[in-house]
Amino acid sequence: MLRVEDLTAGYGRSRVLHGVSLEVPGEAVTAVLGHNGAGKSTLLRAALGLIGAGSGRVWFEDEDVTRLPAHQRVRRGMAYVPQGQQSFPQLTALENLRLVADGRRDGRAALEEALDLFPALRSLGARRAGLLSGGQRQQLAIARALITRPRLLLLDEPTEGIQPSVVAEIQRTVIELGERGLSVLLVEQHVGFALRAARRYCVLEAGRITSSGIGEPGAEERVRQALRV
Ligand SMILES: Nc1ncnc2c1ncn2[C@@H]1O[C@H](COP(=O)(O)OP(=O)(O)OP(=O)(O)O)[C@@H](O)[C@H]1O
Repeated sequence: MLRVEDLTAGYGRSRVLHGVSLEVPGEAVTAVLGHNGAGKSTLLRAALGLIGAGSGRVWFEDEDVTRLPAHQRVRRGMAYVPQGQQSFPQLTALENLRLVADGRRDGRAALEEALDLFPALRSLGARRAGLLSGGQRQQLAIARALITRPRLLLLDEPTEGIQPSVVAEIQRTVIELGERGLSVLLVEQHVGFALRAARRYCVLEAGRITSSGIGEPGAEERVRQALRV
């Protein structure tokens, strides 16, 4: 689905990723774990093409997309939910969703499916996005991305800074998306959740992948040792 080969990337002269190689299989969640500043968000941005690759390659569904700009990767089926649950705060939740759905051939059906996944958004549809809680905004952001019917969802710390009651709901949804066969590259700090959701995981430290394996309960201890947490 997505293959990253020996990728270096960064900002200006500062290199953040030092030769990262990663395989994201189709129809499953792959988790990237790591400490703050390890380069996890940078990896997602480079996979999408928001920042360029210094060297190395990015393949998406057997196509070399290394030099393609982000919007062309989106057209090929990638969707990205960055940290911070961005939406248009002055528009209602439903308007935010319609903005994506309108003009798409199957937009209406995709919008309904997204609302089925996050029933809370139905009752909040008329509320301005800026007045939603962080957790509700995160659900809105994921719903918006899903309306594009992506083949690969890049999800950056969906539970960060969100009240515990909603965290469980978002975690359930991510697990469900994986079970439904969506390919997800999930950046996450909650080791337990990431390993429950993911078929494969890797640990990123200072821009390098230092361990990887199969997401299973037994892996938690190994990952915690790798992360020294
Ligand atoms: N836009 C930017 N310009 C310059 N440096 C940046 C930029 N974004 C991130 N960095 C730097 O790149 C490094 C990796 O940041 P990144 O956000 O990828 O880490 P992360 O693993 O996602 O961390 P976190 O878990 O805190 O989000 C950090 O040293 C950070 O300061």
